[in-house]
Amino acid sequence: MKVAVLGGGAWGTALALTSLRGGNPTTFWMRDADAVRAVNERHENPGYLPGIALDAELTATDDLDAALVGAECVLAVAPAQALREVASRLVGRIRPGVPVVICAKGIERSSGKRLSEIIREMLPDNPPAALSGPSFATDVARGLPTAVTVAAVDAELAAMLARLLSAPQFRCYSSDDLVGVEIGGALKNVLAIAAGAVIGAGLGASAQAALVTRGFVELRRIGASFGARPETLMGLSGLGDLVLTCGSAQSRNFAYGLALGRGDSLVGMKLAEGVATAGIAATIAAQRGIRAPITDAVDRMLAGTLTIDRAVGELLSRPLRAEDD
Ligand SMILES: NC(=O)c1ccc[n+]([C@@H]2O[C@H](COP(=O)([O-])OP(=O)(O)OC[C@H]3O[C@@H](n4cnc5c(N)ncnc54)[C@H](O)[C@@H]3O)[C@@H](O)[C@H]2O)c1
Ligand SMILES: O=P(O)(O)OC[C@H](O)CO
Repeated sequence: MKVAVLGGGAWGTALALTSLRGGNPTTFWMRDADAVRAVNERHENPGYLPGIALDAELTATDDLDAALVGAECVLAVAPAQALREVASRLVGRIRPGVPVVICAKGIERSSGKRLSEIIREMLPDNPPAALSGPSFATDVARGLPTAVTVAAVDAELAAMLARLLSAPQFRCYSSDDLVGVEIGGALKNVLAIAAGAVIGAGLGASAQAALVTRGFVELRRIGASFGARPETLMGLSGLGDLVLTCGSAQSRNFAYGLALGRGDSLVGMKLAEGVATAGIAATIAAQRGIRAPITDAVDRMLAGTLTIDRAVGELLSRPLRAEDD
């Protein structure tokens, strides 16, 4: 099956490579003509994957129509807040029935919508799916092994997409819990910022572990309110990705938190999706009466209305309660 990968950043590049390595004819669309030339002529994407030599078979185009010719599966790999714009470009261009696999992780800030809701709204004839799990683009582009989950409401579609997108070093499990896979991926980014801030502020590894564990409780509570299944949140797209991003400065969200905790400048930092998702996640939790103090603290720290010292003070002085309450 022919796969079209839309989005020329780190993750789009890595997924275009895995699709090719999995044996699929693959087109790769990016909007930046200079980056297209760099991929096609020098086999690199210097803006997003500097220093990584790309497979010579990978070619890119900035012509969306050309990328979509014959496409039987589309991977949408722009940032979460840009998904609506990318979907709008597909209206009238993508063939009905072609699945759109969302590879971004986030919740739309302006509407509180899940990304699959945006696809359903903009492209009602194209079934949405989501690919999520522990996967740093640099690792995947280098051919290091990992496993992710591919979800769609239709279990058969999810299984077909998991077979299609698997490659020798890229193992895709399937799931019919689309909501669970989306929410796990979106919320882990907010918690990764919190984990980075804890380390940046010098609070130590014990605090980091306690925060990530209690953050996971919040992720499960918020996930449950969306109808996510607990076992999905315990899987690759929830716990798996949380472990990865809350424990490594290779994560851009963790690195953002690290800088926040250290009091460093945040100007010019790479994309950290949790920055856009924290506020809307905190709002959703508050609207639904869900206790989510870590998510709320991240939101206020990002807004500049709470210092990390005060956040720690607030979290530690909350009323004591049973752990499973
Ligand atoms: N990088 C990773 O390791 C990784 C892994 C898994 C998932 N993701 C997710 O994938 C998504 C994209 O991340 P990334 O790492 O590729 O980001 P990136 O910052 O490396 O690249 C973003 C790309 O999107 C393009 N873009 C931005 N707005 C656009 C628009 N309106 N239309 C078309 N293209 C647009 C940019 O030009 C750039 O090429 C994020 O949601 C991220 O959470 C990233
Ligand atoms: O670098 P981050 O924090 O965007 O994380 C990338 C992926 O989501 C890891 O699975």
